[in-house]
Amino acid sequence: MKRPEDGWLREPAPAKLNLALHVRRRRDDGYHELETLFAFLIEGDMIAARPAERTSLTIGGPFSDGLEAGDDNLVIRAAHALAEAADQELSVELHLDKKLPVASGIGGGSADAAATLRVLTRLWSLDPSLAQQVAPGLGADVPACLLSMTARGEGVGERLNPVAIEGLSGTPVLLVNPGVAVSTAEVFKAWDGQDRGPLGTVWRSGRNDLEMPARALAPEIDNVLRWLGEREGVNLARMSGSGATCFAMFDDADVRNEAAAACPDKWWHLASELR
Ligand SMILES: C[C@@](CO)(OP(=O)(O)O)[C@H](O)COP(=O)(O)OP(=O)(O)OC[C@H]1O[C@@H](n2ccc(N)nc2=O)[C@H](O)[C@@H]1O
Ligand SMILES: Nc1ncnc2c1ncn2[C@@H]1O[C@H](COP(=O)(O)OP(=O)(O)O)[C@@H](O)[C@H]1O
Repeated sequence: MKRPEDGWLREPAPAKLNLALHVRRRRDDGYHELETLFAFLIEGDMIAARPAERTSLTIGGPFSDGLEAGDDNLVIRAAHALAEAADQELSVELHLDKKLPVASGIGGGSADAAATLRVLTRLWSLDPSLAQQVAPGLGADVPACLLSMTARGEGVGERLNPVAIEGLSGTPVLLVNPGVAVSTAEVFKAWDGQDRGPLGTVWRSGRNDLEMPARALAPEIDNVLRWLGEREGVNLARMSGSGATCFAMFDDADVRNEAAAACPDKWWHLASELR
């Protein structure tokens, strides 16, 4: 395989959005059955990999602070899981450029794990089915992130059906996070157990059932959703995943840029578009 001059293979880790997320029921194993529409942004983290004698990880970028590069990091876990599934002694030097806030409902860790699986499938010349095999064990969102295409997800998100929705790709979006990390497990625990119905085929008229419990844990989410909903040109404002990141969709990128420019400094924001 021909490698770039500097020896690093690079792989984007696109941020994930749940355009709608319906929680249906709590299973006996504690996980919750979902119906969701996954979509991805053109922006995200970036993984780089090059051959090495032992597996290691370094982390840079605006959200690297406080994120450990040890064996618990999803990037290292993905590398170990893939080497084990291949039943070979494989190692790699990895670098993560962390541009997405941690534990924020846009799947940063899951996207990093999935990008690691993709880049190592190339670097180690493996059968791509090995990555699909290990993905669910790394997190409920990792199979969707491995695909990184608009898809309906059922089960805990591992039953995936890619869907082509006209006009979605290229949609201008603004992401806003109030700077509070919310734990996915805590948000599911705070869900009230009410099944509010299936997602159906029209995702716009759907909901994010985790908004209510997430807002109870992090009330600043209310302010973010209200602020986004009041911007000119917004056609939808909703929370993603278990929060606290919220997104607004616009028809026009210039109007989206005006909203981005007005975002309060105390909040993180990202102006982007759907892949
Ligand atoms: C809610 C979603 C929606 O896409 O997104 P995020 O908020 O994480 O971005 C995902 O289902 C999250 O997936 P992921 O972040 O991979 O979750 P995991 O690490 O597998 O699970 C963390 C914990 O959340 C709870 N959990 C997670 C998924 C699920 N369907 N039911 C649950 O009850 C479980 O307590 C689990 O131990
Ligand atoms: N590479 C990684 N990036 C982000 N978080 C990671 C990573 N590896 C492990 N984690 C852990 O996974 C948890 C979930 O992170 P993340 O995927 O960013 O959240 P979410 O699933 O809510 O979008 C965090 O609490 C963090 O400690």
